[in-house]
Amino acid sequence: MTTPVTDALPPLDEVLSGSAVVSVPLTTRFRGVEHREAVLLRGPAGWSEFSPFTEYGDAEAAMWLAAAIDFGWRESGAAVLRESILVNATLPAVAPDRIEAVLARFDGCRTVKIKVAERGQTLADDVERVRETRRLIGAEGRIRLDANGAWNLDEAEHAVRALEQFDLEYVEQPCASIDELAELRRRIHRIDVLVAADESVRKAADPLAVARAGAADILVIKAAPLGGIDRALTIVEAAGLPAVVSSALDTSVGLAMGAALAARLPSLEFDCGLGTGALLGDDVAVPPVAPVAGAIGTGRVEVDADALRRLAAPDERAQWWRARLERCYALLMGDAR
Ligand SMILES: O=C(O)CCC(=O)c1ccccc1C(=O)O
Ligand SMILES: [Mg+2]
Repeated sequence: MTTPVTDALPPLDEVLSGSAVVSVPLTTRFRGVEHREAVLLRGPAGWSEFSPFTEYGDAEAAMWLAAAIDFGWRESGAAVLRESILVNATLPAVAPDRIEAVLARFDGCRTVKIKVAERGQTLADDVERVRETRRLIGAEGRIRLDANGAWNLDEAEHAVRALEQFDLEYVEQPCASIDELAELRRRIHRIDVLVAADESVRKAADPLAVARAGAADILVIKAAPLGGIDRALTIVEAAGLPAVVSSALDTSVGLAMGAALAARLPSLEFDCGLGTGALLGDDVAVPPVAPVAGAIGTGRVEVDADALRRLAAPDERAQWWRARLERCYALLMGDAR
């Protein structure tokens, strides 16, 4: 599959002019970090965001740059089909006594995605977290789980059997590999729990392999790692599976890219993981992209100059991000040749 935009990259100095590196505090520790760093880019189509996780190598991060340039420098040709997107609350692997306070940040969300299989915790911790969430949201609420591939096959089967009593919408990336996901689906097909693939889409050399292998019921789709909105739309269409658009814990600018993708999906059956603005302790846009009555809008956002000053990353981090962006840009230029 080819990467769009590489045949028409804007010059590097244009990409960097007007850019800002920010460090946004999180209210709740997530993926082991307390601040989310991002480069905001100002393109002719609007604000965009480049924020691959810091541990990613340049080849993987280059896809995020392709997506960022795509969103900032051109408008998707696909039709906008909806003006607001229902989103889920995202619950980090917190202790039961903190769940209520985290969920209170997600105004009106009827669906909760619960992080499970956290390193250093046990299945008993997951059971208590899911039990308390179900108690708080009541029978009408929807619960999905995300294990980020941390269970092996037997652990996943055991965990799904222990947790299905709480009525699960689906379990996201229960195991790391496509083969394990396929085998888990066979093992649990009698209990009505669906399997969603996330890392098996966004970190795979071939994002369609998981669908082809029949290893998932649902695809979790993130615009940035998949190289942008149009490429993500192509992947969903080719996969022929229901899709859930999700964030990478982006700022409001990255969330707006996710919302722009969700707005263009021909079919959207599940609430999207784009409510994570509620986990940020501050944001770059006024108003921020955060759930109101369980939904977010799908338009572009304006970045606030005061917020850019307030959230400016330390010099050394800003230099690190600009150097990384330049290396990724060089990779994309190489691809185009
Ligand atoms: O889908 C959501 O509810 C929010 C996004 C999310 O969980 C996430 C955020 C950052 C990195 C990885 C993930 C993930 O889905 O695994
Ligand atoms: Mg996930």
